[in-house]
Amino acid sequence: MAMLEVTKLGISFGGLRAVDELSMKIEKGGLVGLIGPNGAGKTTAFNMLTGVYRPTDGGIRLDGQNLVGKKPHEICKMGVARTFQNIRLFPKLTVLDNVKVGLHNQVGYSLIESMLHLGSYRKKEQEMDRRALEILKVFDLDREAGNLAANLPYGKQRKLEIARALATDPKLLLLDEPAAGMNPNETGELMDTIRLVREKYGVTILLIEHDMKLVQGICEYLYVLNFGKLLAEGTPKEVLNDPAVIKAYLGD
Ligand SMILES: Nc1ncnc2c1ncn2[C@@H]1O[C@H](COP(=O)(O)OP(=O)(O)OP(=O)(O)O)[C@@H](O)[C@H]1O
Repeated sequence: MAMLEVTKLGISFGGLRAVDELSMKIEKGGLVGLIGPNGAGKTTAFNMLTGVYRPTDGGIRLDGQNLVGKKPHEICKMGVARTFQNIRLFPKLTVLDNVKVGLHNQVGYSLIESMLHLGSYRKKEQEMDRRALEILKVFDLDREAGNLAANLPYGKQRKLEIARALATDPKLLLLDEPAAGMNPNETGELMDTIRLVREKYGVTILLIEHDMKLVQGICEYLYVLNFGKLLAEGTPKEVLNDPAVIKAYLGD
């Protein structure tokens, strides 16, 4: 059974069919790309996978469990985490606290414990600090732990977003244009980090990306959307040499 199974997924906004009959299968530990021209429906697909939009039709299963109709926080608890096209960190929190926000999904404590600063609260706080630092290390951000997120350079903010998503301990990590706005050096580093994250945490990754160097460099399999429909799928080599895909990107 595939880790993620999307079957004939579709959504309409009024008269616009933003995604239509999208089917995808991703095996556990896979690193897969969702690509396509602007407005093809990629982010809308992510919004359906995370419960932000309810599909008009079709199915989504994670490890056999139905996700359609579930709320975003329920889907997060079931093991799906995401990052966004535009950075959405807590700029006035430290780098460490941004990751701890993600950890609260698992290691939370009760209001009473935190108000009374009970021993159990302090223990859990220490445990969260330790785990947050461990994650930051993977992203080479541990030395920035005490800095405000807002003061990090752009490339590091993007990495921190992935670190925060990872802190929720996902089975499936959805990355929406992780390399957007990065220079080639930062993109190269990001590629290494994404590979490392997959290896170290065994997480399954689906990413939207326009940077073909990144897509070719790290994805094993690609799905191509065009006008909401699946135009092609296959290995990066197959897909990026497909005349229909080239035409969709370059136009007639
Ligand atoms: N809430 C909404 N209401 C109406 N139309 C929407 C809504 N969300 C998305 N759309 C439309 O759905 C289509 C697909 O948009 P989407 O953002 O998913 O594309 P995309 O492939 O992620 O594009 P890009 O690569 O530019 O980010 C677009 O025509 C968009 O205007």
